[in-house]
Amino acid sequence: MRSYYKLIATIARQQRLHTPHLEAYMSSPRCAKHTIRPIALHLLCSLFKLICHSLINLQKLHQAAMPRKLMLQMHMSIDGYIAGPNNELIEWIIYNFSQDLNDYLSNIKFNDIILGRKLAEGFIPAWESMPSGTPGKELMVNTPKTVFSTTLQENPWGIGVRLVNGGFEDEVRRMKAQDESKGNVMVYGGVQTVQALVEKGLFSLVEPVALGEGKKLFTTRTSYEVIETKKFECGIAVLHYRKKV
Ligand SMILES: NC(=O)C1=CN([C@@H]2O[C@H](COP(=O)(O)OP(=O)(O)OC[C@H]3O[C@@H](n4cnc5c(N)ncnc54)[C@H](OP(=O)(O)O)[C@@H]3O)[C@@H](O)[C@H]2O)C=CC1
Ligand SMILES: Nc1nc(O)c(N)c(N[C@@H]2O[C@H](COP(=O)(O)O)[C@@H](O)[C@H]2O)n1
Repeated sequence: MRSYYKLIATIARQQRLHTPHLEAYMSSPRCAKHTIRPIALHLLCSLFKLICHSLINLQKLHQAAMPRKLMLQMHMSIDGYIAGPNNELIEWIIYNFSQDLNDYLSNIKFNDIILGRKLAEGFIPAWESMPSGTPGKELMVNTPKTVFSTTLQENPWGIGVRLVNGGFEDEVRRMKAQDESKGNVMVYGGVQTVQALVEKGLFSLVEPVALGEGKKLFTTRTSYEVIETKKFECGIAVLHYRKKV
């Protein structure tokens, strides 16, 4: 039994646990009698301390390793398209955002933007040239951007834009693994970049579900207007559309 005490005392020393009662008991004459109750009590006491210590360490580890979220914001047609067959976008997107939508968007918090090279070529100069006061301009221009490319050798955009030439998956994983205090990472596109991120499983998409293949509800171009949107506790969002006349 004495060896149990020794073991506990050693672990306690390694864990820097303060166990004066254990040490005092070990050198007392009672200890030599090998009584079971005090032994069990001390064993329990020390185990309890060890568990507490481990929980505290685990909590610290968890806090330090909380990753950043990789977010995706794109316009999607109700039949699931994010671009027309010839890359059409502005032709079908509603761009005159109402104040409530601008307010909603400005409440989405992120500290880095990821762009594919092709989108970046339009996105960066377009937002920079917008008149000051345009909703979203400050955010789009001032948020640091990471552009992925395998062809560009030099960064044509300068300060605030980081060109990453290769190592796509590793770099996104590295950004995600940084502490959440660095803020979330927003992806705006384009198609190839987002498809690569989805393929590598870098978005933690839980719901809604992406099927990847299946049957389409809509097979011809039709315009609808939204009548109502409602999100329910179970995670289902109802989008109520009406065919435009
Ligand atoms: N629905 C929406 O909200 C939006 C839709 N879009 C649509 O997206 C389209 C533009 O996107 P797309 O043409 O696909 O181009 P992207 O913007 O995705 O850029 C593609 C380029 O990014 C680089 N790239 C992408 N994936 C990787 C990777 N895994 N590793 C390294 N580099 C990579 C490559 O650059 P390189 O060639 O230099 O190697 C590639 O050619 C347009 O049709 C537009 O309409 C765009 C934005 C928003
Ligand atoms: N966060 C935010 N605030 C605004 O005021 C906005 N107008 C937007 N727009 C969204 O940003 C993405 C890129 O815009 P472009 O496609 O370059 O116009 C897109 O998802 C817009 O909806 N965002």
